[in-house]
Amino acid sequence: MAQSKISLTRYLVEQQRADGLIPGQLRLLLEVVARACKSISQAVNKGALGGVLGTAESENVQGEIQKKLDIIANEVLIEANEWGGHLAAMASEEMDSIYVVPNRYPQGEYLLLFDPLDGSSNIDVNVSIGTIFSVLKKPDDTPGVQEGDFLQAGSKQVAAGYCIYGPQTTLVLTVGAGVAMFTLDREQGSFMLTQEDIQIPADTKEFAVNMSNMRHWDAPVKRYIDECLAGKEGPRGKDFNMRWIASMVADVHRILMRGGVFMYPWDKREPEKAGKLRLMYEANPMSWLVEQAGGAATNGRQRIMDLQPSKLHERVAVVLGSKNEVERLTGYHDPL
Ligand SMILES: O=P(O)(O)OC[C@H]1O[C@](O)(COP(=O)(O)O)[C@@H](O)[C@@H]1O
Ligand SMILES: [Mg+2]
Ligand SMILES: [Mg+2]
Repeated sequence: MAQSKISLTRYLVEQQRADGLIPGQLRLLLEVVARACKSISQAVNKGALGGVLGTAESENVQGEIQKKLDIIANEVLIEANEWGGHLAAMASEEMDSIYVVPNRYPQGEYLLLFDPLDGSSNIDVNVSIGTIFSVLKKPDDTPGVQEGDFLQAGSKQVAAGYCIYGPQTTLVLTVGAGVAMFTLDREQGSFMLTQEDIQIPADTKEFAVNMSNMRHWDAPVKRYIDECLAGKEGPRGKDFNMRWIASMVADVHRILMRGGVFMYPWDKREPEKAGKLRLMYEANPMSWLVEQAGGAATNGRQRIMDLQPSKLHERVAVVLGSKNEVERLTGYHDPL
């Protein structure tokens, strides 16, 4: 655990200087995202006092009823980022199509994708929620910005992270050189480095899945969970614990802190959908963080970050976390 007082700004400047890992524009972009998260954190903290709880009278492109905080968080991220000069466009769970930076502002070379508020069903019950983000570089061969510019595999990300609004507000980030964690010091108003080089243990005795969907799962997922549930007497020879927070951000944060395997597999409820979670602004950034921490992330058959997206709001099955468990469950599926 890092004890020295290193702010996110200093950390990013050092990363930029050390080996040119972060170009200046990307550093500024990440600072703006962090500032936006700070302001979302304040709104979350006010809760009922700030009038931010409850449902808005609208649906997003995925047909989900939006919460007031989904909309507030989306607006905060757009307003904070649109004028800074580092972005060409943004995409969000809460917007049907991409948001191109208006031409009254300087244009940058990056594309920012986000799930402004992850775990919306937990907002009104005071359980941890978060913001997930992913940064890509705009391909330079095309004039202007099109949705197609966003359709890049997760392996092309140049930065990814999340901010969790829980008992502490914590920002977790990768730029491709390990995973670092920053905790918001509310008195100073700054994110301070609290852990570097986070590592997920390769083995675990904890899984996270919504068990109420068990009857809808495919055979390999059912087999894996049945074997975990069989405990010491079963083929795994050990007892497993289960956690399901229903905020991906909080479940992944736990896995980064102490290991575990998280899954939201394909199921028979809506067979035409590959899964529930969204590839570009949920699965890809979380997969990169997990891989950077020594874990693995697949859709049951393929590495998530190798998948070529075909649309902005594409869904995907997700298995991520402790490497040996992800490999075991992936191995239970027939290869493609
Ligand atoms: O309610 P379920 O089906 O268990 O789904 C929970 C999952 O849905 C999500 O809430 C989806 O995120 P949003 O709140 O951003 O739509 C994940 O964070 C979480 O893992
Ligand atoms: Mg989400
Ligand atoms: Mg969301």
